[in-house]
Amino acid sequence: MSTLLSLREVWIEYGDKIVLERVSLDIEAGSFVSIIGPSGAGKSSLLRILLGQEIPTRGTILLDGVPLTPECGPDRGVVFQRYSVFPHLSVLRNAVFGIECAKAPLSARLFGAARRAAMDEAVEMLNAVGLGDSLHLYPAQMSGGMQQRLAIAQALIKRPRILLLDEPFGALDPGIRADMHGLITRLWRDYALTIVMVTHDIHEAFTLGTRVIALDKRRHDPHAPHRFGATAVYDIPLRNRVDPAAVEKPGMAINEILSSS
Ligand SMILES: Nc1ncnc2c1ncn2[C@@H]1O[C@H](COP(=O)(O)OP(=O)(O)OP(=O)(O)O)[C@@H](O)[C@H]1O
Repeated sequence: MSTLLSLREVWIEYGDKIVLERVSLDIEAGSFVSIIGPSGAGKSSLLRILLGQEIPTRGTILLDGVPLTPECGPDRGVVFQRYSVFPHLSVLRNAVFGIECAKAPLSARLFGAARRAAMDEAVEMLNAVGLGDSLHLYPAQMSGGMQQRLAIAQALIKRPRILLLDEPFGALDPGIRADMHGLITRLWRDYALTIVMVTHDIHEAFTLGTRVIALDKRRHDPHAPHRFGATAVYDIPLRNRVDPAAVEKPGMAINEILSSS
């Protein structure tokens, strides 16, 4: 596999608060990287710089060996924990809107054959996430899991190579979460995606990921908690990835997971 994203000595600082320090990582094309770490370790900040929403204070991020552009390009899609769908648009219109924004950035409207092609594309993607029977529902009429399926469809409709997931299943019930694990695994394979997912759920991290990276501080100054930032303290490649549908042991202890990976 080839390196798709490279982080070189990346630092993120907000004022005098150092959030991340010296993060150097190579992320291979086609990998599924789970990012774990304590609250405040900088996991979401890391995703924001990969998305291009923020630029690192120091260091470089390369995409295909070229410095990342400081805006969110079509090669990257993102799904957040809270549903980011438009409440006043139907499922189909939500998905079509994503294509319209990509293809007609000024007016966000397509007409004629271009609109029909966008509709076909949207229906195909909505079928892929299991919303083919819900095209005309509005978000308020859907469950949390369905709304997250729509958010995933919106992110994938621009056919990104990289999908960034920020606790995408954190607000869902365990049963729905298991369904979503199956869905994201299938989409990762079918669309040849590279996925970077932040999660607080260690079981999810090890079940879905081909690699788990733990962010935490190596150094602490009790008198100045923001003096040192977090970095990648563990970087665990997982050769034997588990089929999410086959996993029935939520809440496994980390040492059990580590010894079984
Ligand atoms: N724009 C900002 N300005 C100042 N501080 C910020 C900003 N964004 C994030 N921070 C701080 O950076 C630190 C890391 O935040 P971040 O959200 O990346 O952590 P996290 O690991 O994702 O946390 P959680 O697991 O609780 O979501 C926190 O202390 C947060 O308050």
